[in-house]
Amino acid sequence: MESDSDSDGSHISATPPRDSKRSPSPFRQPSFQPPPPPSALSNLISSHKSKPKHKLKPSSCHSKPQKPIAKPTAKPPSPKPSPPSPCALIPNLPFHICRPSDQIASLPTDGFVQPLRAGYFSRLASFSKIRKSSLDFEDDYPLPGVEVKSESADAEVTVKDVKKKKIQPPNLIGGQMTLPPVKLRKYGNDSNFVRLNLNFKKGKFANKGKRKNSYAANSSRRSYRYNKRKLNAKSEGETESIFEEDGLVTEFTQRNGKEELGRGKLEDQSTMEMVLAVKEDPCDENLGKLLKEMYGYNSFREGQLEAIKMVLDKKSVMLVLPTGAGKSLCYQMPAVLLPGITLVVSPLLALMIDQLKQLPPMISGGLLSSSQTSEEVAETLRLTREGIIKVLFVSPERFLNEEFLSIFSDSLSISLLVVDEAHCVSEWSHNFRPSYMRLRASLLRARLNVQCILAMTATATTTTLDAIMYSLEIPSENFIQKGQLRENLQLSVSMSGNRQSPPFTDVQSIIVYCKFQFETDQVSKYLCDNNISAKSYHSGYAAKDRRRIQELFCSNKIRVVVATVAFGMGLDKRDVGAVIHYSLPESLEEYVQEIGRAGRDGRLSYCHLFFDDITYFKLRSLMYSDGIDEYAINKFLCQVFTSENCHGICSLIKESASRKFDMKEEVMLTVLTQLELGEMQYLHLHPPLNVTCTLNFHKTPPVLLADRDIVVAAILKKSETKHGQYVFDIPTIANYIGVTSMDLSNQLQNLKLQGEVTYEMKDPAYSYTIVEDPKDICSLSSHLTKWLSEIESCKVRKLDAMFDAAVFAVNACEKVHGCHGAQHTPCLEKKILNYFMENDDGEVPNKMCQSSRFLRADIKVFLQSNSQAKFTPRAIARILHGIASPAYPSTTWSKTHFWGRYTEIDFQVVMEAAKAELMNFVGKDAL
Ligand SMILES: Nc1ncnc2c1ncn2[C@@H]1O[C@H](COP(=O)(O)OP(=O)(O)OP(=O)(O)O)[C@@H](O)[C@H]1O
Repeated sequence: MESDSDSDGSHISATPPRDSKRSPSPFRQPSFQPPPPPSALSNLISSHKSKPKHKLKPSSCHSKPQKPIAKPTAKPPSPKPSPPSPCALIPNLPFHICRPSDQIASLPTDGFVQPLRAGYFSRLASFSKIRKSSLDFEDDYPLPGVEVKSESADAEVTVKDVKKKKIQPPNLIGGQMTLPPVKLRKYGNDSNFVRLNLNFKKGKFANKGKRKNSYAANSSRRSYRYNKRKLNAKSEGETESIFEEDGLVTEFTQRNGKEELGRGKLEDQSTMEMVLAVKEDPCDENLGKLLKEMYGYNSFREGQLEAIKMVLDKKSVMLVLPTGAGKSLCYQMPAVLLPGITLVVSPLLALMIDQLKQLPPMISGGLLSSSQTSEEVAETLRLTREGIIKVLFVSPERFLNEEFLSIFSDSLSISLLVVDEAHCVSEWSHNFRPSYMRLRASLLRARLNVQCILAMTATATTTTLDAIMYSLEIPSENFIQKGQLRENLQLSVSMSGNRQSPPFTDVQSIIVYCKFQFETDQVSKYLCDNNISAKSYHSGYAAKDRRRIQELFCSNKIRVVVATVAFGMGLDKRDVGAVIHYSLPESLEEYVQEIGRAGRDGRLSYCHLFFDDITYFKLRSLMYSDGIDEYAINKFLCQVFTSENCHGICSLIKESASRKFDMKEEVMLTVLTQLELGEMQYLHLHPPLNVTCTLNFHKTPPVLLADRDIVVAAILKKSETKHGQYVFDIPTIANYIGVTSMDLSNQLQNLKLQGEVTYEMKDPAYSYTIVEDPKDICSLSSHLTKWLSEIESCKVRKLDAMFDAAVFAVNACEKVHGCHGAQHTPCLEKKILNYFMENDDGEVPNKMCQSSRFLRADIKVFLQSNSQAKFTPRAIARILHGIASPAYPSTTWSKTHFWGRYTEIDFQVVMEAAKAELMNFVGKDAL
């Protein structure tokens, strides 16, 4: 299948050879913008003169020791010379972030924060103006201005003004401009004894003292049962993080059962009384009192009270609130008031952990994850069954697990099912998760008797919302939406290399989002080399390392996290002052989610977006990496429905099937899930399993053992022997003796415990039973292909809409919307709101070239020089777009001269050209 790409005939191609670093296009226009060099960021994020308390590992950060944070002075420091850029493309970039005093002095007298929008930003003006007008506006942000007596005096006035006028200063760190901490209720005792022990550090909790994690602060008074096996295996110093790559250790307190829970609650008499009062009369006043009692907050935020009341009224709700607007509270409060458990479905383990940490002390919570050991899962299920866990976090995949589903009954009912990040339900969202299809209301009702669903998201278009509400059967009158953007975010955009951006102020905590993992490493190294404490973060790191980086960031031990999209969901660090997009996000939804990490404390925060054509083309190519041809789907379906093991449990080994059908594993799962949950149920998916078992007998001779054990008898009959080992596949044996794969695994485990056998499992596979054979595989293939291709087009349109918004901000908005310099808050906001309001099936302008006169000739040469390999038009288009696929891996194909050569031409156009050339090459009949 694969060819030796070293002899791909590059030397006779129609276009000149590529530059080793960048693929020049025969039609590349001079206006194309390259991605920003890391130097853009060091200009943006000027070095603090601070020494990070935490010593960074030299491997990922080469920063020199830094000096302590300098107190702001009225005098601006003299500008530092720009650090040398490792990439000479653009010597300097847009703006720099300086300390507040620098900002004050470096701001142009008209202030770069111009009146940007009615209400909020429109009232922003220079500090002097605010002072002259005696802070007329209740909700103004004071903007440091030019009338500065001394730094501390100025800061003092600001804080006083803030206190007096209940206004919040911009998100500036380095001066004394932080708000006084919110006074929070202290909990004398902790009834919430079912706890996840997070960040356990030599008997103390890292976040001790923080209200949010007050259970952790109280933890030293509690008795914890630790996972002895894990802790014993570690030295003391190694126990600081209990998050393991392959096993999250869930720690619960040792108090036993309901008796204790009751006692805990009764000790907090006033809370109990308040809960009873709300149960009796859930009026606004009572709910407000409970809010104060539970959280210390004086009032509900927009949308919260409405949502809580509906939920208490057993009405399913679709809740759309901006990031950081307080959606979690809308299920937390009902959880203490409703009789049964609150089940929260979350897409990511990291998100679950963060949400669990954020539960108020009076709510006992737990989570189930595939990375837990079976003992941990059993313990959590026990605590749930006993009613000790009140809020349980699970992933949507958990709904495949029969054991989990079976714990819910009349005596253990689910009062509320929360679908967090509900956009994942819809294939038209930016983040479709096939397993979320399992959350269809009819299924939830039938299997779990769920009566009330709360679906929450911050980012969904009208089309996506319709799909969610349809799927979860949420009536249109139960739709609550309060904006999709917070008002304290100042948005700016510049093309990479454009130096017109305004100066940024000095911001302590910054997230830089990159698209690719290697970029995060490059950028963070560059920042470290320039004395800016930074760490990269991406899914390539082990879970415990990722958790550690997040902790360092949250405790301000590092200033910048340079991350891929993997970072930030559920992150509730309130004082992130800036989010910088080093490269273009894939959709406006992703952009809004990511900028939503900034300014969660309500203070003015900055979001700058760099964009460039090359990244856009690259991302656009990647949008086509999941696509699949009808004939490949057809072949796949044939295998699914006509495999040898079709009567009973069937399995499909992920890796080999992926290569065989040139389909990514996620795409196979999407198709299988659709076959289960689509209009017609063709199959029933089981949890994935390792399908191939290699077994050794140790004690009793196998033949004797077979006499008293039917599993062993079946193994002897149905397995191959290789070097004295018995190799078999689990479904074959399970089907043969008529048990489930799970039963068989348990039986093998028993034999192992008795010392009779040892075994190894390999080959992860999808596992399913067939419910109904499709009558017409061809029409089913055609239907599925159309569905997948619509999903693909939707993703492409989303990227185009993101790019279009950025281009518009830079090129067209100035006169129309009055944006200023690189500040684009009003026009971007308008673009975003329109995007979320409209159906996302319209045409979106794009920057793709229509074709190239070299294209057909190049494909011809490519085919001639790889005549020994088999191609489909899609496979050729992928190679020309530089996209790897299971059957055409980049390790082999990126060596070809044609790899990624035509990213600027629409993928479909390249595919059509490839089809035409293939027909010429192999003859029409062969296609
Ligand atoms: N009524 C309120 N008054 C003051 N602060 C609140 C209120 N409600 C919630 N908060 C705080 O707002 C912060 C953000 O809340 P939360 O994490 O629930 O946001 P979210 O909407 O789920 O955000 P995201 O979508 O980004 O996850 C939390 O620190 C929370 O304690």
